[in-house]
Amino acid sequence: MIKNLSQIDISRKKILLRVDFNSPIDPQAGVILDDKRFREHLRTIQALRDAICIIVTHQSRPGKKDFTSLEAHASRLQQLLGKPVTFIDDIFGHTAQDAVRNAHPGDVIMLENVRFNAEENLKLNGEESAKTLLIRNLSKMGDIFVNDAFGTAHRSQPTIVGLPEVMPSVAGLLMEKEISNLSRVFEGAPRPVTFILGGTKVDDSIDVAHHVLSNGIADRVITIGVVANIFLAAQGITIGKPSSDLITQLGYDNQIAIAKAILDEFGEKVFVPEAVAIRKDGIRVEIPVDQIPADCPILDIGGTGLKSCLDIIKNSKTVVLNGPAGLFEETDFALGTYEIIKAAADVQFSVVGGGHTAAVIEKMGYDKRFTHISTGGGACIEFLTGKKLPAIAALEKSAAKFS
Ligand SMILES: Nc1ncnc2c1ncn2[C@@H]1O[C@H](COP(=O)(O)OP(=O)(O)O)[C@@H](O)[C@H]1O
Ligand SMILES: O=C(OP(=O)(O)O)[C@H](O)COP(=O)(O)O
Repeated sequence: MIKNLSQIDISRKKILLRVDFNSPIDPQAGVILDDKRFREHLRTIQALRDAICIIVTHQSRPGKKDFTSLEAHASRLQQLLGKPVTFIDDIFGHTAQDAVRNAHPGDVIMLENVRFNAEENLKLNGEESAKTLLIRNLSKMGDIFVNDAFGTAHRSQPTIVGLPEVMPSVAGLLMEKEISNLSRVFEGAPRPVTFILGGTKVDDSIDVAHHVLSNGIADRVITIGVVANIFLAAQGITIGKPSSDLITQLGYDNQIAIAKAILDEFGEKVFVPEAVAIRKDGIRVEIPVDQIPADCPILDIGGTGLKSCLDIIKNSKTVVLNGPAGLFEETDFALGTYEIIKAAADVQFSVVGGGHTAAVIEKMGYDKRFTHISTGGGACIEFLTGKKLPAIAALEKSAAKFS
């Protein structure tokens, strides 16, 4: 069992708070383009108002264009929180240590991008992480570790698994909410339960499909997006060269045989569209799947395929939606994604994962109509495959160790 904030006394303590503020940004202008993750972490930061709150977080990864300092993140947080947030351009050196030493309860400090420290980018287990300079120094700066970074919960990296190894640690309010809503999908969700798997992360989606069908968690799995193209290919349908090339380019050729095995085992429980929308002579054309031309890309679910898919969703009491139905960035191919979102929003218990899917829902103004929109992309989908996430395992171990 992991511990939560209500089980510890945080008053006047120094709290190391790991959040995931990794967000779409314009690195040149230093502008954060989407602050959903900031808004989702606010409750935890506010709950720490009687403590010294030392925020540890990251932006992007080494080598990427948006791997930047966190100055803009600190000012966005300050704006949303309505109180000062002190940005420290240091992680555990003298400047950071002095800032913490001079802080008072109620103060919020944000340390520099923790991935600027090379050790944070290593994949290490808890014991190995505990030996890093990063964890040995960072852990001395706080009394308690609070992990609220659900979006990074699938990474076995030092701040995620090393801090709980050496410090009494609890889950923050967002981490707790994510775990509780996503766990409900596995146990106690109203039936029928339908998983709608789309987008481009084919290997993860296929893992999820297998897990939820073989454990009786889902009654139906609907495939859309590139995931559907894999299942169409697995049915022996000619999906055309552009869509086959995309599968090869993404490195998913080997997934076709795995999809075939799932179809053989679970048959009708797996919904594969019977019609798609392709781009032909520059425009959207809807077509049955046995008539896909060799030179046109499949870019959305279409016609009768969409109708059958919406019928299944309307008859469900739980839906889990992860990944869009097509190239929604182009108006011509956004129909399937938009219609599926509208239908899913009316289902009694509705859970969404995936950054693109969440962003479309927010843009449509539908976010309040879903039960839970996860802040995790990779973390959410990995949770749904039934694996124990490293962050959760580390919090459990810490709870047992420091009880
Ligand atoms: N049939 C398709 N062909 C090409 N791209 C697609 C198709 N279906 C979906 N996509 C693309 O998938 C991307 C999102 O996939 P993914 O990253 O897996 O979603 P999420 O972030 O919601 O998990 C979008 O950019 C969308 O254009
Ligand atoms: O945004 C994140 O993951 P996501 O893009 O899968 O949601 C997390 O911050 C983890 O980042 P990473 O995939 O660079 O380890």
